[in-house]
Amino acid sequence: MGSQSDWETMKNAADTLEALDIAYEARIVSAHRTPDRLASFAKGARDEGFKVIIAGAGGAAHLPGMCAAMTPLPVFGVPVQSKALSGQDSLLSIVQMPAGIPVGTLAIGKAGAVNAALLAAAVLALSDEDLADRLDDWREQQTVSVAEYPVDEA
Ligand SMILES: Nc1c(C(=O)O)ncn1[C@@H]1O[C@H](COP(=O)(O)O)[C@@H](O)[C@H]1O
Repeated sequence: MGSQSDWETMKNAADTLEALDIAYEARIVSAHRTPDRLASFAKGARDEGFKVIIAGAGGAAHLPGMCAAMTPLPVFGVPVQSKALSGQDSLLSIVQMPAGIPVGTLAIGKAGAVNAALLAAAVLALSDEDLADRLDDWREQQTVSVAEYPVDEA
């Protein structure tokens, strides 16, 4: 993620990966503020053993695209909700990549962070049957947790 301030949002991705028992690392890397850290992370990620990168950033969110430019790994971008423009800026700066360097862009905020983790899980599950089973279980639990009828909330 681009900043410590993104962690509140991106922790939802981390929690979802943990629920699926997927190993991950959470790092603060910024295309703007720590460009050398970004270059060394993104260029070395595949050799370090990473399989998928989830990049969350807000505002002028160049991190996911710059990360994708420097690694062949799949990159999923999470637009973090910004104060000034409610995340519209984050979304548009992540989603409109030029043809040739893709970033799989998720929804703004918490839902995007959770779904980035689930999408990463689905990619990893293509070559991991145990994970595919865990993902099936996760979805089943989600389904049974949805009540059919609403209740009055206090
Ligand atoms: N969009 C980027 C990048 C980047 O794209 O490299 N680096 C930091 N940021 C974003 O700046 C916002 C405000 O950061 P601060 O709260 O640290 O001022 C964060 O949402 C971060 O993702």
